[in-house]
Amino acid sequence: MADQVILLDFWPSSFGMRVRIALAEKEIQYEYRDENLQDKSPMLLEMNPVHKKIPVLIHNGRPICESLLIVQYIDEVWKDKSPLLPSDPYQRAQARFWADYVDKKMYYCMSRIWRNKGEEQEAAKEELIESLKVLQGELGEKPYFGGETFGFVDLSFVSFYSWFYSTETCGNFSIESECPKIVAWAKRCMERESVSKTLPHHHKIYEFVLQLRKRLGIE
Ligand SMILES: N[C@@H](CCC(=O)N[C@@H](CSO)C(=O)NCC(=O)O)C(=O)O
Repeated sequence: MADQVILLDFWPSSFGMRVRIALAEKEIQYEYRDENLQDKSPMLLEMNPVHKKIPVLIHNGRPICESLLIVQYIDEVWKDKSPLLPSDPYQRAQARFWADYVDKKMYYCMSRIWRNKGEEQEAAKEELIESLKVLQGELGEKPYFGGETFGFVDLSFVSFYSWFYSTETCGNFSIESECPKIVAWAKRCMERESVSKTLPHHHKIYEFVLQLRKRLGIE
């Protein structure tokens, strides 16, 4: 019997984009369901009762939650194409470390930039730039975080590239000026169809952010 794969997601979510990129890298057919997070579907509440968040991958009726765990599940189940994690245990641990670092920093800093103004925004901006410089240092002269090939850390981080424009515009700064190698790396990742067909245009994300700021009363 063919696998039944359903993805509960939300189109601007960087966490959801990670899973979409992984599914595209593995050329897995799946049903995409976009959630209204202001009115969550019974299926989302049933499949992720603990966090009630997207993304959730439902594979033959069984839910897997948390984007980085979903991506690792996909890599372990569909082994025959485009390995995402390294095979060496130590290299796997390093890849998980950097994906976790992205998880701890990107959304937390970026959301504080477009949700705030003044000192709070400035503090978030400084922390984001510092984090991007740490990641740029890790990347070094390599084409990808794992070396010569696109992999788990690249996939975990590049989904936030679609939010760079909104972050820079709300925060009135240039990520490229601060971290040119990170932007060059992101553009390199965008040359892959799995990434370019997944990441929404940055102007579409910006329109979403403007609506969010309006809803939050931030002008
Ligand atoms: N650690 C998780 C984060 C998912 C998340 O925040 N999902 C958000 C949408 S994207 O910002 C979400 O589902 N929010 C709904 C809510 O908080 O009620 C992961 O990596 O999958």
